[in-house]
Amino acid sequence: MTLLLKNITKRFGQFTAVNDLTLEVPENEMFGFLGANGAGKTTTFRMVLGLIDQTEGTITWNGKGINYSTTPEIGYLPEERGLYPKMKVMDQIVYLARLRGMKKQEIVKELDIWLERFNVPEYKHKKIEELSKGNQQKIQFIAAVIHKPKLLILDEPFSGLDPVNVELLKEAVIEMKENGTTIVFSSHRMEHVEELCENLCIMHHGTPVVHGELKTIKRSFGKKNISIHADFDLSSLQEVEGVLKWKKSTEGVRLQVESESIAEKVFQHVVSLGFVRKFELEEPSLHDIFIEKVGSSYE
Ligand SMILES: Nc1ncnc2c1ncn2[C@@H]1O[C@H](COP(=O)(O)OP(=O)(O)OP(=O)(O)O)[C@@H](O)[C@H]1O
Repeated sequence: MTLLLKNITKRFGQFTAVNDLTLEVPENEMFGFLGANGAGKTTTFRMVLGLIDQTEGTITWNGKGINYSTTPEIGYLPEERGLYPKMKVMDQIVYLARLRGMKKQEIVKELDIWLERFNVPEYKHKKIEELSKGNQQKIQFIAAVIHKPKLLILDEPFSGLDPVNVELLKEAVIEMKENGTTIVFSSHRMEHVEELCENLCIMHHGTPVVHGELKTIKRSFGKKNISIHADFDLSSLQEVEGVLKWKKSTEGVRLQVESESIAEKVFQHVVSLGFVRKFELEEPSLHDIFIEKVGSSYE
């Protein structure tokens, strides 16, 4: 049940939105798809779902082509949320889940479980337009997953949700993954991807610039961060060769250094200055990697 994208290119007239993208998302995987605004994420999702055609390349799920409307085992949370404002929550979900091949009785049973889980059972008979934006998003998420898809595509699933609801949604996707669903999601929030994904791809102007296992990507980035807590002036660390970034924190400083050997030099320098309450060498964050690869064009 692998999702395979092979040399995918999408052109809109003269403009290339996706350029020679090759990806493999193994079964039972949560895959992070990142990129600045306009990088080509939604366009790629639409091609994966067969909603638009690629200009070049092939996309297969389990060895076969995908067509969202005729492949019920796929779930999709689109970026532009598509609920009918005047429809009641239950009617909306019943309508959408029937298109995914479910029977009404089963839909209502599952809907009750989801509404309870998302702390909104009272919304079942309310009109969509009466719900807040975040709650509408939870309903749209339910519509994407109620039929227990085998492949789930989530375009910015966490945007617009408060921290409590982000956690509820995260728990739900983790559980689905554990139950065998392959999930691909896009996000601008690096910490979500860091927490949820083993593998990821960062797109930049339609081209994949980073692709692979999160652990390996971090290790091969080379640069490291150091967190130091001390009660004396640490500004002289800026002068140590190989220190790339220096930033004050509440209890000391945070540095980015070129390599682990530079970290040793920093350590020797700092202990010569006085007592250090904390000195910790950290892997770079995905945020650091993203900023370096995608640069100032990221908003
Ligand atoms: N139908 C279309 N016709 C012409 N250009 C398009 C079309 N759809 C998308 N594009 C262009 O393709 C590029 C990629 O858009 P896409 O929506 O895939 O980006 P994205 O990575 O999802 O961005 P965001 O993070 O803002 O949602 C953009 O420059 C966009 O303007």
